[in-house]
Amino acid sequence: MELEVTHYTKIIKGYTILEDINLSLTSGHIYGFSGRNGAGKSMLFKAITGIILPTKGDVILDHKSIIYDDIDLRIFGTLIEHPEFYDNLSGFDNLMLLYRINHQPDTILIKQQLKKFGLEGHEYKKYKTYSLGMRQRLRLAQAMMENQKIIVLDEAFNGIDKEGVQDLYEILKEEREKGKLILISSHNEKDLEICDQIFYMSQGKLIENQGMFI
Ligand SMILES: Nc1ncnc2c1ncn2[C@@H]1O[C@H](COP(=O)(O)OP(=O)(O)OP(=O)(O)O)[C@@H](O)[C@H]1O
Repeated sequence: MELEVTHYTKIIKGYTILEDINLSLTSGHIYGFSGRNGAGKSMLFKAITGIILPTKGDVILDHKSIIYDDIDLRIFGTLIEHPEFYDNLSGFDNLMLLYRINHQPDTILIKQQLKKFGLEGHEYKKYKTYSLGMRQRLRLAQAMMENQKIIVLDEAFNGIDKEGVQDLYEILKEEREKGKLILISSHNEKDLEICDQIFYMSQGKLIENQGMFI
């Protein structure tokens, strides 16, 4: 798949939040986006996944506009900002509830997903008892549980411990092998060492494009 962002500009109340962004991304790669707080990373991810609409420009997926053409946006597995879960339900029940929106219930898959993201032994504990890192692991598990072709993870590593970061790298490498198109952001460049290409954002602009494909 090819995902192209063309001259994407977003102006909110007179402020230019994204300025003339141009990107060309292909499946089978991991792309990293770095930049300081407020640089526009979350907004760019919202733009790419069709959550916000442009003031100008477009997002094209395999020659079709995700804004103006009829595209099923469930192609994106997303973790953007802090999607929340039901406090009084377990991690397992929260995932199952969301999974059932589009699929037949699949207990084995949900259990496997929780294990993959390091939540084995905590599946049936209420979400409100989860630590910060466990909450983030559940968000990541949810973002990737439907085998989506494009994975978009904003501040993917928030609250995750060292081992968790390594586990997440392995999961993302596997997804890349499967031909997924993966976008991750972090304000910490070190987190992005796994990426094939890193983009830097500043004040709504893509200011630098460093790193080569491996
Ligand atoms: N709903 C909104 N209305 C107006 N401005 C907004 C809105 N949401 C975000 N912004 C502004 O857009 C800019 C980019 O915000 P964004 O959340 O994309 O930054 P970020 O790079 O993800 O930062 P962080 O690392 O802190 O999450 C900021 O200046 C922010 O104040």
